[in-house]
Amino acid sequence: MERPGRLLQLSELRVRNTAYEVSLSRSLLTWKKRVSSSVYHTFKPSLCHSVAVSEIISVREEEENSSKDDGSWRKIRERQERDCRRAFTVSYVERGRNHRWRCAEVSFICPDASLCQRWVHSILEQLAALSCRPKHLLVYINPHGGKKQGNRIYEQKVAPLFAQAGVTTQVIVTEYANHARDHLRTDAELKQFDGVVCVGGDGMFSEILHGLIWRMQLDSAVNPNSPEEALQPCSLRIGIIPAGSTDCICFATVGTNDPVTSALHIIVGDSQPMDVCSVHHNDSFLKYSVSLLGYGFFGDVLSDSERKRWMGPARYDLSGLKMFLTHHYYEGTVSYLPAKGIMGTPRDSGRCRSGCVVCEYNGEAFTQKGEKYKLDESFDTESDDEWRTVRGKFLAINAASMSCACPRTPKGLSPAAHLADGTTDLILVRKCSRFDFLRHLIRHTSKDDQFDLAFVEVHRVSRFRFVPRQCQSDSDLNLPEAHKRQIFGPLCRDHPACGCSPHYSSWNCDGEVLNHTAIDVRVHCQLIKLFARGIEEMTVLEEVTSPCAI
Ligand SMILES: CCCCCCCCCCCCC/C=C/[C@@H](O)[C@H](COP(=O)(O)O)NC(C)=O
Ligand SMILES: Nc1ncnc2c1ncn2[C@@H]1O[C@H](COP(=O)(O)OP(=O)(O)O)[C@@H](O)[C@H]1O
Ligand SMILES: [Ca+2]
Repeated sequence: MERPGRLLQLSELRVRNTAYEVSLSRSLLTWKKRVSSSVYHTFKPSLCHSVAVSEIISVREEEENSSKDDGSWRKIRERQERDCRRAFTVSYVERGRNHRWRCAEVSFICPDASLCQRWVHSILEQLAALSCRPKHLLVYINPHGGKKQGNRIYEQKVAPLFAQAGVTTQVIVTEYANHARDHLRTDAELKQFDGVVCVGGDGMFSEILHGLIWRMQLDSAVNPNSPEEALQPCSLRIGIIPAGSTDCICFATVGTNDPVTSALHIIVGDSQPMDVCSVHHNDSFLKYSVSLLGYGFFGDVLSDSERKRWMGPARYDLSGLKMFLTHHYYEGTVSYLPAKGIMGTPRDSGRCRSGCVVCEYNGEAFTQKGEKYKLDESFDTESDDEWRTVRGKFLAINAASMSCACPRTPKGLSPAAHLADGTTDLILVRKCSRFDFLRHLIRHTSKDDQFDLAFVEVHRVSRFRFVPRQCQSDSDLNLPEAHKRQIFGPLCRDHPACGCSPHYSSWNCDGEVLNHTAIDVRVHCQLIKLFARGIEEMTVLEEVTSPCAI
């Protein structure tokens, strides 16, 4: 944490009826209880509190009560009003359990009105100097996500905090799927905003992601179709207010799915860079992904659950059970380019946390690689002999660009994956017995290593391709709709007893079904930024929150 530095204000003020020595520096607001006894040369820790200026939400002078009462009550009221006028209240971030943040308040009573105003002015001046804080936000609400609480969550829990912090908004409640994506792509006047807020689940986040990245490429004349093209990073940060079913992107970047915590991360102007995978098919762009690209098990769970949307988040449990029992495997070829010159492996015990050094190191390595590539056209980062190929029958092929931690699996699909290291963890689960697959699945929820099984392999990669077996000759699966329905849907439902597997699964791309199975995926290091800071370690927690040690 920054050292307190030069004091901007130092006064003796009261908190309720107790005298405190209150000080303000550029980085800290501190209040210490006055202890007159000569025994204490220092303040007892429990009597000293401090809050980082960067975590102050707002400061306000207490409002006067315009009372029309008279008689004996009048005097009392006048006295109260005088006190009020001399008090100011600071709202700040308070850390709770499990990474939850709350807005706490403390009121300081000043001996005179001018001192009170000086304090308020000084704090406001420090807050205004925090250039990372957003002032004007574009908010999209999906009213149908998760348990259909998007509107209520925003109005009751988030809007009042934004108003209190002086953050203004333009709110759009979406009327149909892809409304937010299309609005961002073409209509939104992005220049006036400091960020975009998404109220919904992973699917809704995906809309915002697509709208913003697409717009950015159009504005900077980059061809988004070619996987070889380096994409233009997005300048606007994205905030996620969780109101969906899985909310894995919020959980993995904040540590909890809680609307108030997310709103506070937005207000304080946090910034978390994030990798984005672009998914292509034969040189045409399909989709972007930041969390999970899953073929086989997770693809099937998603496509099955789409028909059960009416059930809300529970649809995933039912479809999960059904797909586990169905036990389909799929044949195909996976080729991948192992990530080179990076720090970290998918089997590390270390985790991606706030201020992650692995992300910082790899982020810089990728930036330098990009520049080197530009300077020297012949610089070959991806020569053919570096590609590796795995052929076989798979129950699941998952690419996790981040841990994909969510309440269903708090450690995630790839616990050691990083948010911003320019790589994705490619997890191959080969055909095995139902019992073994269950062992693998259950390990997602326990301390045991889900990769430590003979039929599972995991590789940290910067690119990968998949081709299902049936179309390996022409490496194309752009089938007419009727044909596709025949392949994807009814095959085995029509022959429940035949025991055969359908030839194709579909890809689950951050909770959206992809309509191609043969894909080419490239990771773009730190292409976007979120209003988040990664999951905080407990040690950071102890340092930042009061009480303070002197
Ligand atoms: C028997 C024990 C089983 C434990 C299995 C653990 C698997 C946990 C599944 C985690 C999935 C994390 C990846 C997140 C995917 C989301 O993008 C997607 C869509 O989420 P949304 O509905 O938009 O919030 N959700 C699913 C389940 O595919
Ligand atoms: N107004 C709307 N009506 C119907 N669907 C919408 C609307 N707005 C967004 N969507 C779509 O709803 C889907 C699911 O939204 P999401 O917020 O991720 O909830 P969930 O987590 O429950 O899937 C997304 O694919 C999104 O494109
Ligand atoms: Ca990553």
